[in-house]
Amino acid sequence: MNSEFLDKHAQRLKELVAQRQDLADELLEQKKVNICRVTHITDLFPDSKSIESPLIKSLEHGEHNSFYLPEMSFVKENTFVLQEKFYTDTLELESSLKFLRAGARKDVYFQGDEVRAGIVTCGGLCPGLNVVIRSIVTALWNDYSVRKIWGIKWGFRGFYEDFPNNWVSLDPTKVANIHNLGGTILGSSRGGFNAPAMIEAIKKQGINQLYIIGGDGTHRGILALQKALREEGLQVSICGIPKTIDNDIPFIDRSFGFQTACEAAVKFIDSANVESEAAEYGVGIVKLMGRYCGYIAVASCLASRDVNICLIPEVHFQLEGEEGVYEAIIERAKVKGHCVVVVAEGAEDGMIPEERDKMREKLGIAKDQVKKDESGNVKSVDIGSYIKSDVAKYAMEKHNTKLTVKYLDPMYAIRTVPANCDDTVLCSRLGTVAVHGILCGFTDFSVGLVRDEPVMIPIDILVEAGSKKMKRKDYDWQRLISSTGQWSFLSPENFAKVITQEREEDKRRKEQLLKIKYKAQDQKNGSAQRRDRGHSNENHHD
Ligand SMILES: Nc1ncnc2c1ncn2[C@@H]1O[C@H](COP(=O)(O)OP(=O)(O)O)[C@@H](O)[C@H]1O
Ligand SMILES: O=P(O)(O)OC[C@H]1O[C@](O)(COP(=O)(O)O)[C@@H](O)[C@@H]1O
Ligand SMILES: [Mg+2]
Repeated sequence: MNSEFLDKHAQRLKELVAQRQDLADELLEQKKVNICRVTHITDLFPDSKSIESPLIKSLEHGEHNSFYLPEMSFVKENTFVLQEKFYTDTLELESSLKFLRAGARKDVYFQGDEVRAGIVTCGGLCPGLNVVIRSIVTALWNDYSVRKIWGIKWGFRGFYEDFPNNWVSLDPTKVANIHNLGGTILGSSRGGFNAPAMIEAIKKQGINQLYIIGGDGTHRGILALQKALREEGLQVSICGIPKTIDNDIPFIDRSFGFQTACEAAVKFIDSANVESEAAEYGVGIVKLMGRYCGYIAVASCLASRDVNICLIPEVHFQLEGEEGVYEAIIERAKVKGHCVVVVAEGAEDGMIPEERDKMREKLGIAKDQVKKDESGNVKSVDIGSYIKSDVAKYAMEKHNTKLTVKYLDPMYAIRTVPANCDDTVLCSRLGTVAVHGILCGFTDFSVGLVRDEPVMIPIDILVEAGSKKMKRKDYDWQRLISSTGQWSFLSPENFAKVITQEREEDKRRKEQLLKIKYKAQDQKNGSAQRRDRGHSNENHHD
């Protein structure tokens, strides 16, 4: 290539960059940018004073050699990450939510010796919980010289039950080897949320920073606790670290532990495949977690490539009849000799109403009976074991065919394993940016990766958005049906009915998200975010 061409090209690139900058400045100026503003300690307590980050000091004085933080590693002020991956015009750019980039800042709002930090894990288990705990402890201790760190045992109830025995002191030596363990060294629980009792314990322990690791339920709890703390005027900064193997947390790329859980699930699908291949008219059915959504089921099927039928709560299906799942199982078993089925735990929600009622009647469960756990989550009917016996009966009655059906319910086995490499890296990143966010004065936010960048998402926005659900038109579902070759499992009449229902649900969710966008737009334009004074946004420390 000649140099004239390169010069021209470079010039054009410069112009484009300048145009983009002008556009961004203009949008910021017009406050049209749907910025998800994160509350700052100075919004709540205007007299709060900042100090220089100890990460700068350690660099300048060479005091600490366990980390090295060059100038450009701090996050530049007003750096946002777009939620939408693509946009075609400025309107789309405007309407995309923008999340504040997470990471170390130069201004810090806590002296290490003033900090009293609490860490708690809530809800169901998830691979990587111990890695998150470990990285919060090490970031607090090593980066910010925090020495008072408590782990609160058994979830929300541990704040106040058997007080103060459930508060255990943590330091780097205590967490040094926990990253290789499944579960959580702090234990977890459902239910037990009691804001007044928790606040009493927080006051007694003098806690001013809380790191709460949990899923959708936990985040609703964090929001309630946050409101109660603000009403009392207590200066306690709170951060959530989203956890769930179900991967239904909105906005973020994926929740930690999800990938590990799918990896574990694939091993059970392999077993089902082997069992089904080794029997005449063999059928292997695997039930995977996901009481409200099918992300684990779909991702595991996509990774396995051996699955022929996948059933999830969000995409409707019928079991019986010419177009139904049972005919597909029998046809496949007859033509190819075997069939592998993956069914998400909550797939009852995807059944057409008549078949759902029929199943409940057969299982002796009342039509409207809903069992709930201590947190208020629905306990699913065991649809996997129902299909196991029902399909065998159906095949015999309708086709005089004897299927050999093997049913695997790995349930807890997929979430109790230690985090894999990717999840371990993700967990340590999330734990570290949570600490940077809180130490740099932000509060009432949760951390996650958006477009592979760590961001801070306001808790209220996360809670209002509700849980993420898969849609028929989603890329992953489309990939799944092309990989399994499954058809819609609906008669034309049922298809017409459920499509309307699914579209209405889609519309409702879009409206909900639109409300959030307006809410973000209504917020004042990022005054707290302007307090950051990092200089460059490259290679920031997380
Ligand atoms: N609306 C709510 N308000 C306060 N606390 C809640 C709320 N919903 C759930 N919680 C609490 O959050 C914790 C975890 O919730 P749960 O649904 O079990 O798990 P997850 O956070 O993983 O979804 C439980 O202790 C539960 O009582
Ligand atoms: O039996 P438990 O402990 O209540 O957990 C079962 C549930 O946990 C989940 O993994 C989700 O739990 P979380 O929301 O706590 O992550 C569901 O998919 C599953 O139904
Ligand atoms: Mg949950």
